Amino acid sequence: MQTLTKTSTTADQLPQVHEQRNDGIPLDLEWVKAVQANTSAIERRAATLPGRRSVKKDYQAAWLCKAISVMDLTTLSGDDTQDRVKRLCAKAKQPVSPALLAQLGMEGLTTGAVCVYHDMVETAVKALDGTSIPVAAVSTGFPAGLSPFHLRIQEIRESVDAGASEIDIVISRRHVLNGNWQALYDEMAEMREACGDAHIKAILATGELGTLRNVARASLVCMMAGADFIKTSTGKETVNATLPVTLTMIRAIRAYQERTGIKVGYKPAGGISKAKDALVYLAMIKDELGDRWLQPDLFRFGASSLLGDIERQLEHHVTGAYSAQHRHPIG
Ligand SMILES: O=C[C@H](O)COP(=O)(O)O
Repeated sequence: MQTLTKTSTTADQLPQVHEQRNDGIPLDLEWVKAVQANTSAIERRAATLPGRRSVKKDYQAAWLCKAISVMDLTTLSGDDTQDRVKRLCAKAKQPVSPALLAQLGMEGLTTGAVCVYHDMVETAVKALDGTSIPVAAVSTGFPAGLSPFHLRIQEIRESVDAGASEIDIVISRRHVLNGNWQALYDEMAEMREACGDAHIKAILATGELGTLRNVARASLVCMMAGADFIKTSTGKETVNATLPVTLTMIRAIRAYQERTGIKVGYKPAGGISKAKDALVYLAMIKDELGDRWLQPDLFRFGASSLLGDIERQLEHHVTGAYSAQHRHPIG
């Protein structure tokens, strides 16, 4: 695996690039059925990744700032309130204390987006007014995605009308488990259409798909149907983002790009709460897909508690001391 050295995330150089959207391609069942996943090889490779030193110490702070810049700062709880969402948005605008950012030369750093339930979209949009931080909504009956289909489509439309510019949808796991790729493709294509100009992230809920081969095939079908991003998990499954799943999904992204020329984004989400894990993910993306995928239009972390740990590590980098966890209540 590569060692992370320099990264281009600096306050005045925050990336503004935007990839052309994935308009999708017709469902190619031959291709889907030909996709395999060598589970033991993938697991063996994934197991070697965390043990390696993925980032040189001198560059660690810069890479942690990069992780913040590609983070969908998330709250997805049944007890979410407008006040909690406003505090989350304040944190997205100022993820780390101004003094610390000044010392790191990272003034102006923000998170990549804020991610909330549909009901909280309006509050988040208002709270982020005047910034370029997008609001992502988990729509389509998140997290199970088992509400009537027309209501899931309606929820997407309402989230977009409320100001969400990114929609995280959940797929119907049963279509994957039944091998009904046509149904998955049709569902995904219809959801993308309902998004209009809003970008769509397809949550596969990989912990419920049974096999890595299913993960690879579902990734491909969602890309064929026009997903702008494929995302691992809702954060509510028993097993959420893992390194083997990540390898499987990013290799599907690479295969799709090689065959069609189209770049699709990747969002690992669920259970990523440690700065050192974030660095492993970034190194893996750099290794398998290259630097272009380290920009917020092609990579996001979905995380509700990762920011707190990154903040602590940055503080340690600057002051040599760790602050208490309770000093980082949100994120
Ligand atoms: O989409 C984001 C996930 O729900 C966040 O999961 P987490 O709370 O385990 O970080």
